[in-house]
Amino acid sequence: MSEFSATAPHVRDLDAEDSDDVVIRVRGLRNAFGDSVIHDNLDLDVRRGEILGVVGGSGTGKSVLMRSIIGLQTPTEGEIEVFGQPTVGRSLEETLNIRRRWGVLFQGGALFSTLTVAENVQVPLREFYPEITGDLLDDIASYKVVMTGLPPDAGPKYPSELSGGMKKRAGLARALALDPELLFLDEPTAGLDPIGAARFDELTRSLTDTLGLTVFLITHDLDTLYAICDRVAVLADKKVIAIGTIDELLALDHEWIQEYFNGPRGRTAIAAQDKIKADAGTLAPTRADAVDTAQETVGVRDRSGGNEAAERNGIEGGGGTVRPRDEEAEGMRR
Ligand SMILES: Nc1ncnc2c1ncn2[C@@H]1O[C@H](COP(=O)(O)OP(=O)(O)OP(=O)(O)O)[C@@H](O)[C@H]1O
Repeated sequence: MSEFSATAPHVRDLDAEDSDDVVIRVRGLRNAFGDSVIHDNLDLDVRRGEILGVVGGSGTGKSVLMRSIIGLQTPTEGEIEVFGQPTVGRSLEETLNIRRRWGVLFQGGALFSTLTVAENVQVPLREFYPEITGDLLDDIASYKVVMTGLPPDAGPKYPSELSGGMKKRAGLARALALDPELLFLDEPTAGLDPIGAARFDELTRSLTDTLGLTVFLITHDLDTLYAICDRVAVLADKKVIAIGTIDELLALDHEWIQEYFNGPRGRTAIAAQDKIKADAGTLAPTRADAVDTAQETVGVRDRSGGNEAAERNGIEGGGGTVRPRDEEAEGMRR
């Protein structure tokens, strides 16, 4: 298989995108830490209403890209527009009207450990809408908690009292606090067991469709990519080397893309999805069975791609402890 050159065309021509349909536009992005260049001349468009999966090897800069878009990382060069407005070089105050239109679920949830779930959900409400107080604040928080599938009695609980899956949902409830149009999810299923991951995927898809969201979703989870992503952007060589549907990406003659989507784990994910479609039942209870069946089919037992990343980030599955990055939790206040 031939090497994919850095100048290989994207699946779609970015300049042909209709600007009204583009929620995030990144052009010529460069990020460097000292001598270490993470992104160089990176371009990306995220279309309105899509779930865009963002994949790439470990350390290719997926999280740094997300942090650049949401203003937690100042790029060395390049332009970023969100909702048609430039964000690079503008103060937090200047971007207030943009920031209140998005929500972020950081890796591990990044919940404030000293606040209850309901209080965590109220953090962005208090920041952006200080006029909302009392019962209304409580009612909105309760509604968001239930919306993400948590039981109503989860509101008064502290993060340490929640399972891994519940923490993700609590983080999602906070990300949805401001009724965002745009949602950033950084490895939302990392550390979850297959059933929990499938349920979270199903929740993401149904909220996206119901609320008309646009979703920027970083993941290592092939099942998530196949199950809910409309398109996938591939990060390599410091840029987005390709973007398109999985079928479109599979048509590309690129070693990493072929190995990633068409390797044993990719085929496992395809087989799992095929079984789900064949069962035509509910997604959540069947996916784990399907994964097992598919793994036996292709002789693979390990689907730990996401979990390796989770372990590096201090996330444990099930009832384990999630230790948010303080900076990211603090980012919720900005
Ligand atoms: N604040 C920082 N200072 C220095 N280097 C950083 C900083 N943030 C990220 N990096 C480096 O940038 C690179 C990309 O990091 P990033 O977290 O974006 O990778 P990633 O693609 O999300 O990886 P993973 O899939 O493992 O989560 C890594 O080499 C990381 O060490």
